[in-house]
Amino acid sequence: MTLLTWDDSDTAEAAVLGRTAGQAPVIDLPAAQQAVADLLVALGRDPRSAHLRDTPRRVAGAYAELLTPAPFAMTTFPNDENYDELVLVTRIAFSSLCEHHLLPFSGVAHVGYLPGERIVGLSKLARVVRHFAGDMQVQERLTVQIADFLDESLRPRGVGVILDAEHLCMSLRGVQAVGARTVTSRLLGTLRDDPRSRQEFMALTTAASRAHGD
Ligand SMILES: Nc1nc2c(ncn2[C@@H]2O[C@H](COP(=O)(O)OP(=O)(O)OP(=O)(O)O)[C@@H](O)[C@H]2O)c(=O)[nH]1
Ligand SMILES: [Zn+2]
Repeated sequence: MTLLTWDDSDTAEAAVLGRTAGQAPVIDLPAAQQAVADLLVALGRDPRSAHLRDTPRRVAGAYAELLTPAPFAMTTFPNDENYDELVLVTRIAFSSLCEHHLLPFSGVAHVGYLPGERIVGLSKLARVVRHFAGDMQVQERLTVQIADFLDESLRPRGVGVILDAEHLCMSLRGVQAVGARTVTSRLLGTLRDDPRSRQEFMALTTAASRAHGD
């Protein structure tokens, strides 16, 4: 479904993360609009009324937008200074769609890595989060996809990803656990295996969360 490409050569500076027409889920906008109109009817509403006339178009368009992340280049640079400590971007805001109820779950991501031969443009860490969030997801898969993509494209010594999110399907409806947060993580390489690195990553992400009352 998602195309992940990068150039492994020493001179590579950018890898493109996007979706090809052949692999992306096909979004049939007219069919989606009709389905929303049918849903309105099934919910006892009149989609021809002045208030709801444009709702099928809007809803179909909104889903298409939420499920079509923009491609971007995964720009990397040589790590000429051999920077070997943690690079960590905390509190990257994201929203995704829970695949069970098609309701949003949203929160923050903490993404870090221990550089190897290359470092990555910092904004790209947030773009990777946004990219994989632009799909129907469960939080566990989203966490793994972000970490594994960084591991494969950057070949760092370690990767750490923590997602902390609220699921509207759990707070607005159903169990109505308002304010409940779901925390998922994936640690790879040295960040998983070396206790000092792991503890530093956990301490810094916890501090970032506490500072903002997450
Ligand atoms: N593991 C996981 N579960 C999720 C995620 N998002 C939503 N869910 C859960 O998916 C489950 C779907 O369970 P079902 O029993 O089929 O659905 P339901 O009858 O609407 O369940 P309730 O939400 O308990 O009312 C629920 O427990 C949701 O909380 C996610 O990202 N990861
Ligand atoms: Zn859900």
